[in-house]
Amino acid sequence: MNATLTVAGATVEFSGLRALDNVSLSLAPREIVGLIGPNGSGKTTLINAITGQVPLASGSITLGERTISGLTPRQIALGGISRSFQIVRLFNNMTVVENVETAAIARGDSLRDARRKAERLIEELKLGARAHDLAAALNHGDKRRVEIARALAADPQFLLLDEPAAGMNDAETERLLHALTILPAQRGLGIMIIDHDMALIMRLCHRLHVLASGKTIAAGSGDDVRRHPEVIKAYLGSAEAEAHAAS
Ligand SMILES: Nc1ncnc2c1ncn2[C@@H]1O[C@H](COP(=O)(O)OP(=O)(O)OP(=O)(O)O)[C@@H](O)[C@H]1O
Repeated sequence: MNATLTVAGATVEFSGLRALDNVSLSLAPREIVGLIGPNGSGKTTLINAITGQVPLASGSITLGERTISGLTPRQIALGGISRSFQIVRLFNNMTVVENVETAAIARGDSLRDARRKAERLIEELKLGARAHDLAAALNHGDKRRVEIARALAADPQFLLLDEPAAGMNDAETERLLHALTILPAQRGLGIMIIDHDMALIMRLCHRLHVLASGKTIAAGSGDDVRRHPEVIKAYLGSAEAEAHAAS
């Protein structure tokens, strides 16, 4: 399938606070889009809105011709959108293979198919040596990759990653970068990624979308966005931005 994920004029409010304000963006199959912005700018809220965890006050989200805003998180997940969370969520007392297998079973795979799929994903994400270790025994980088394997077990068309490199050392980030780089072509997958590691974002993403105070302030290539005055201002504060512009 070659549907595009489209967010049109999405607005989310939390008791009067406008966490997302009329945000529009699209994500095509095989595309990697970086969602960046200062703390509290609405990035996680946008992922939560796409996956049905928070409702829209206005706007719409569509996957191809199908409107998905208003559906339950489970319906949206079964419809082809998987996510990871800022805090790793694994079953610590299960092995790596069991963690991935349960995600496939939750999607509706038979036990046999789920085991096969889990073994394949674990190999793809270079976790083969840890397949039968308990999740609790893994290092942080491996845990993050198991989480991505779990998200992929649902056979998504789109994968939304919330700070997958948080807390990783350089070697772990490099392995993550390698794993994510090959997924779009291999699986026809579109990826949206939030991360504060700008080096990772710049190397990985085809396009960037920048939020500040819930609004889109810039969108485009890494180079375009990096030079955008609003982006410099949002990240550095206005006084530093003026000094930066003058230098
Ligand atoms: N469930 C909620 N209830 C009330 N306010 C919320 C809720 N979720 C988010 N917010 C508020 O909405 C705003 C946007 O938060 P969000 O977590 O989307 O930002 P973010 O860009 O992902 O931040 P960070 O980079 O720190 O993770 C913040 O002011 C936050 O406090």
